[in-house]
Amino acid sequence: MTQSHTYTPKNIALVAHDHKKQDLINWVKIHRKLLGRHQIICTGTTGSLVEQVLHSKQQENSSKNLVKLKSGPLGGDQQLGAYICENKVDLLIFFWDPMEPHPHDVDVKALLRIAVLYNIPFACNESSADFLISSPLVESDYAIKQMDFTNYLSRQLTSE
Ligand SMILES: O=C(CO)COP(=O)(O)O
Repeated sequence: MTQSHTYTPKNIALVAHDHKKQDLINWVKIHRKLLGRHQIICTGTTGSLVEQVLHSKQQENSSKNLVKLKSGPLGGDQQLGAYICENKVDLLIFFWDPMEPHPHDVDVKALLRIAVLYNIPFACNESSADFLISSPLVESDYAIKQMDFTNYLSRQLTSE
């Protein structure tokens, strides 16, 4: 039986660096029932792993809503940042690896900056992700307060 809900399902972004992927997969297994009720957006490789958990045969009732972007180092973090700018992300869970340098570290930094700028709730480790996902706000309608960019957009620029 499909569960009825009175809220709009959230767009939940899930991302993990290679050494953190197993941790994320374990976390997704714990929360798969809830995650199955939402739209999931992932960077490429993370998405293929998450898909195996959320859309396995035992999870036939789960929604098939999973978007896979490009792999992180190939632009996936930037694509996700663009999704945030377009208000297509409600929650970001990003298990990033603090012990390894990555060729796309600047992209990771940019993604996290955009998440802050657009006031997106995000978690970068497992306990924060537990706190975030257990919030009753995940399954209620919650309007993310947007920052007012009016002053910035109407700033005076001098031109010669
Ligand atoms: O590198 C990543 C995030 O910065 C994750 O990308 P993948 O999910 O494609 O491995």
